[in-house]
Amino acid sequence: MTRVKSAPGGQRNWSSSGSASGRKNKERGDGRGKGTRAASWGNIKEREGHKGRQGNAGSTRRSSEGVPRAGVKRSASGLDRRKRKIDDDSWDDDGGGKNLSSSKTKFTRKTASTMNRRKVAPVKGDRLKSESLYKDDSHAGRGSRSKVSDISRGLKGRSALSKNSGASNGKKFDASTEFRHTKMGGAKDVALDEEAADRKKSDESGHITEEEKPRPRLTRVLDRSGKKIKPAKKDVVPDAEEPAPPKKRKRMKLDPYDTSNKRIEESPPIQNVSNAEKVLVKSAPEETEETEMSINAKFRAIQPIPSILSYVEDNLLGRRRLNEIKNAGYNVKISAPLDNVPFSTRTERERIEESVFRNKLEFYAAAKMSSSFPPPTLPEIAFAGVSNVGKSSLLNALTRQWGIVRTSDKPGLTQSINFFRLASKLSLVDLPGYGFAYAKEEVKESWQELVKEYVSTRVGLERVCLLVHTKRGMKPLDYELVDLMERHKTPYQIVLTKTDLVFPIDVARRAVEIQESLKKNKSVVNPVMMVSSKTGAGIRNLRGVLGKLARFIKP
Ligand SMILES: Nc1nc2c(ncn2[C@@H]2O[C@H](COP(=O)(O)OP(=O)(O)OP(=O)(O)O)[C@@H](O)[C@H]2O)c(=O)[nH]1
Ligand SMILES: [Mg+2]
Repeated sequence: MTRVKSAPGGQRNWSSSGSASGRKNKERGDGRGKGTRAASWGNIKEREGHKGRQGNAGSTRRSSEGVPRAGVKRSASGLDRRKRKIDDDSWDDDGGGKNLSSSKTKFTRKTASTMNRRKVAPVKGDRLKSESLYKDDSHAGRGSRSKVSDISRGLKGRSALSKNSGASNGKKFDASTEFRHTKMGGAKDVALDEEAADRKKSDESGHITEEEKPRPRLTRVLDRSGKKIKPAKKDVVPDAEEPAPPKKRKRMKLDPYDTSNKRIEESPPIQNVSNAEKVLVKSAPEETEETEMSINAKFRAIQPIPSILSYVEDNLLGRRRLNEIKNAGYNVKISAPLDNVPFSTRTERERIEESVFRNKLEFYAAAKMSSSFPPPTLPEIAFAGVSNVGKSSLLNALTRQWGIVRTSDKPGLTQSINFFRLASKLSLVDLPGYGFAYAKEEVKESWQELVKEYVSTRVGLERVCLLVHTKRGMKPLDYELVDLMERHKTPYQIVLTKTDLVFPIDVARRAVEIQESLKKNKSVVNPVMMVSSKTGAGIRNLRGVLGKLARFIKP
């Protein structure tokens, strides 16, 4: 019965705080219990008073070491079991929950139960025997604290103190543990048997065993420690290798024109069929690249004619720095600054021709089919070319009337033939583009057909300005249109656009290249014109060329 009673008491102790311990003593209504509690509080006071010297654990330890034998004797010679238990309580309350690690708590708990059982032993010799067992037990890492409580019975206040105080208390406790270790022998098996028996009894009685009760506490301690450990995840798996940080891939900058590139040679050897297939798949686009490279290499091999090169330089065609344009005397603050000539060396006739483009640009007709074409009353100049080449922009640049003709960076904006007039002198026709555009295939084909019909049948068509992107050159569809115009003897002139996107030398190269490719054509009008609607380079010259087509004499 005594054992059964001691178990719940132990439970309460383990799960309770210091105040709970006090409550338990009250319940007992035991004078001794009260006295012990008073001593315990007194010890707390003492602890508070000793806060400053908590670090002096060593000396405290020694003083307690001097006592044990006497303490043991006293304990063995009949100290009340309950008093002993209270001593244990004073250990357990704080030490278990606050200062001790989970393992220590467990040890203490087990010892308490074991000790209580032992205390019941009626024979004196037995008691001594049981004490030696504790020693062994504690040596095995079990029941050590209850041993200490026996030993330090005379110093139980200090035992409580060592448990209740802060960080240094932990130190003290450790020291006492050391002390136990020196005393203990090896009756571990006996203690274990007793524990097992005890556990069985508790299970049978349907009570929560002493070992089961503290589990939440253990978990809590673990949780708390878990929180602390949380950031250092590698502590959980100390042996696991740290994942290597992702290596930064070194990106090689390849010159697309450098045919001597050895990367292909450095590719890994073919190991199996699937790999070979992969290599083959990879090599396919490289071949295409190589073809393109050879086209570019061919282009770079073009030697520009000096006259064209000097024309490019004089008109500041090609990509230029703002300072260069500034130093040449142009006002860079206005749009298309190169079209705003600071001084004029033109003749009177040239100025009159150019002045045609000073007239107001008026939209007067749009056609999506040949039957919708307006009557040919004015000389017409049409602007043809692939989508997005800059046809509509050029119209605006020539007239310096920005916004009359709609433009967009999205290919396929102009979808019908739009007719504009400059007074009664000239008609400018904006054609829909061909090639890539954001439109359905059949729609694009219809545009192309319309353009073909216009350039081949339109009466009064004085010239078709075939606009070519300076960077990209002429496309097959351009050549197709050229052939058509050749067949119908429609005069056409090549106009290189967006010259500001390439180097001056490449502007000259492109002009030479196209001139060469069309030199056998009869309807082509030379020279190749070069413009930039953005910077205004070459616009004035184009005006001069096209202005000659205007009607100056009233019909
Ligand atoms: N850098 C530069 N951009 C230009 C030049 N001319 C036109 N652009 C731009 O090129 C884009 C297309 O211009 P558009 O005039 O609409 O071309 P488009 O040939 O009429 O196009 P579609 O009507 O779709 O056939 C626009 O974003 C223009 O701003 C130029 O000389 N230099
Ligand atoms: Mg357009």
